[in-house]
Amino acid sequence: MKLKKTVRDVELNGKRVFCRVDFNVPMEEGKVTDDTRIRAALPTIEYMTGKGAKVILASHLGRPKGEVKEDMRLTAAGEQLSELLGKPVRKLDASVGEEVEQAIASMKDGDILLLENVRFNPGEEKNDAELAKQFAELADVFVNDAFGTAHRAHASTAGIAQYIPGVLGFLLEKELDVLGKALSDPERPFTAIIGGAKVKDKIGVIDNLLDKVDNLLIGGGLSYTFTRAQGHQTGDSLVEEDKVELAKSFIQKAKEKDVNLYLPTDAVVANAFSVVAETKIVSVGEISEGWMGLDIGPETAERYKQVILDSKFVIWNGPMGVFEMEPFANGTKTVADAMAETAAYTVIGGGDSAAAVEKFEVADKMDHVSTGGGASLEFMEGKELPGVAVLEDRE
Ligand SMILES: Nc1ncnc2c1ncn2[C@@H]1O[C@H](COP(=O)(O)OP(=O)(O)O)[C@@H](O)[C@H]1O
Ligand SMILES: O=C(OP(=O)(O)O)[C@H](O)COP(=O)(O)O
Repeated sequence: MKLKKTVRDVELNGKRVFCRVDFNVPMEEGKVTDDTRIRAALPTIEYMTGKGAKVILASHLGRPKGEVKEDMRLTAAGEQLSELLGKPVRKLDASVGEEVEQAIASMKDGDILLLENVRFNPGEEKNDAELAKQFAELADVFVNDAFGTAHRAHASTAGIAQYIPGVLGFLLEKELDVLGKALSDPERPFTAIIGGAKVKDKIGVIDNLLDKVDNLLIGGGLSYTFTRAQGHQTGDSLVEEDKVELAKSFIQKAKEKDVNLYLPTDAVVANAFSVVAETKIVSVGEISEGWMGLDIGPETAERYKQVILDSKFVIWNGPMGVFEMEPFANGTKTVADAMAETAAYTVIGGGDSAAAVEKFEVADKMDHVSTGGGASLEFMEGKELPGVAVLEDRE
């Protein structure tokens, strides 16, 4: 892969910089519950303001699908940023248009402005050329520091670089460096743990992982598509019906490749997606109608713990259950504690997984907490991420 220019390589004094960050942070009742991703963007922001740039920050939050969603505004993220920086950050209610142009025209060198959620624009996820051009017209330089979104070819992550020069921010540079080094020759046994709820996004990555790892542990919402592939019923659990065949093929591929594929053998099930739901522990073959699996069971958690302790390199993406709710947190906590205890080199990827290790107070015991989940998985596949590919090459 070619080396890319960074924010160090461009003139910033007096320049307007469109800086794509990933402030897609976990939120509850309008408050940021984990600010890891905001803190991770600070070095680039502070460097640019220190050099006299006018810093225009852009991010998405959630998946509003091209519409304005009140609960997906970036207002709280902006307030959190302002507090962390100890200086004001002006937050706008749009990301393109007259209000934005006027606000930028009145910026002074060293000022910071945060645009509204870019995914409120229907063109963002389509990488619409018109929207990309509108973003580009706001600035002189594009700095991409959104590692968590670098696997998306969207208007604010990739399209914009067609019109103004794009360079790496420090966070993106560091993520590529650390993950690249760690993955170039991982010590073995090499274990990947995949969970979470973005089943459609993550299931494809498993194909590639099966060519690389010694052990693959599956948990979280993702696991029930596999449970179905094993021929079991799954009640009301999260299942991607059209991926069941794919999951079957992965079970087969793991056998052929001699990869130890670990699937849950028991689950914590609930009669509602609620902290006050009735719960019980059942074997995976016994999830009946009216019940949904919301965590791996204790037997599965113990098995996964042993594999982690016996590994030399572990990458973990996606919680084992709905860890935000106490009754379904045990699986994720057991895995987090095992990750803290193991002598293996440990990498955590993903917004919610990073939030989980923070919650269980083991983040500082990990070798690398990546701000990207899907992005780190796609990077592991050896693909050049679209948000990186568009940036200027070093001479
Ligand atoms: N069994 C499950 N059913 C529904 N949601 C789940 C289940 N297990 C985990 N989750 C949810 O998955 C979310 C995280 O998924 P994802 O975004 O894929 O992870 P990450 O952000 O770490 O990449 C968490 O909010 C968690 O509550
Ligand atoms: O949270 C993110 O990804 P992750 O859950 O894989 O870490 C990124 O902000 C990307 O979000 P997206 O998966 O809606 O494009």
